Amino acid sequence: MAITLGPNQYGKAEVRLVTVQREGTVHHLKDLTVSTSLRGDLAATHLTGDNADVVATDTQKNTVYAFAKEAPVGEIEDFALRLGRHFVGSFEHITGARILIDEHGWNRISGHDHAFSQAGSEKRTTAVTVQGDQAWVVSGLDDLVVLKSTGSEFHGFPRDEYTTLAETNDRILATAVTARWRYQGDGIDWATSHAEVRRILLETFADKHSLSLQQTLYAMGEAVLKEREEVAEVRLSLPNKHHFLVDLSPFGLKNDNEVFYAADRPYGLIEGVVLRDDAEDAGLAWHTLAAF
Ligand SMILES: O=c1[nH]c(=O)c2[nH]c(=O)[nH]c2[nH]1
Repeated sequence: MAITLGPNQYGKAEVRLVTVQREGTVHHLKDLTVSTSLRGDLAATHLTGDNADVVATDTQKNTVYAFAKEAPVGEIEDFALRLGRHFVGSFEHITGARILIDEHGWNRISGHDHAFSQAGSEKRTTAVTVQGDQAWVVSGLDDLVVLKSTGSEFHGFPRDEYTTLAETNDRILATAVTARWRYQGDGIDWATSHAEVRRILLETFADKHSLSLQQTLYAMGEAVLKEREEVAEVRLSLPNKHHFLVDLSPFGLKNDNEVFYAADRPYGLIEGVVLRDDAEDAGLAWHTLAAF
């Protein structure tokens, strides 16, 4: 029996980085969580403990902070590309890098130069994979919580001896959107693209009369691909944040779709990929070592 080392990567996870950029008295804040993973010819350290080719994860962390000082962080996609290309370009045995960045939003407190309030749970994300001189960018957002109080139905599903769910022509539809979209082409304006994709996701969720969350998922992805040619593929994960009608009949009251119980679990989880048939090849864009 032969035993061999399989795919591996290593790096520093969740480096917390906050930068303050000063423009006179007006400050600009960036709040990022950066994770670096390096790949390459790393058999020696695994097999013998020879660390000659191991760029320490501590060095990776320091590089994140030093890069944030040496030039403005800018858009997270650009920062991730800079970091990834640096590691691959600087160390002979490092042939690939995967840089994940989450951006936590802060809103300026109205009229204040240097005071902010946290925007909420939503995060802007990017995952950049560099391999040799190639690079792939997958951006997205996490935890964009949305709800519509009508314009959603769910009926026509099979009924068996275990089915209790009532059919409905008018329900609350709520979800926390996790979206990932894969970019294709060059010269992408990351900030504009992100803002536009987010706008399209929100508008489609609001406008599309929904017969299922699955139908809404497809419509959201389709709308992004129709309007944004720089996007090759959209992946969505939509937890169905159920709002159940409360039975008020024990109190002699009728519930005219007004009083709901917002359940937090279990929840339906609707996930899917929407893609163009002429999209550029995905390459290593989605490539993770999701072993655990
Ligand atoms: O939009 C929905 N899709 C489902 O698959 C489902 N299943 C369920 O119980 N409620 C819903 N709603």
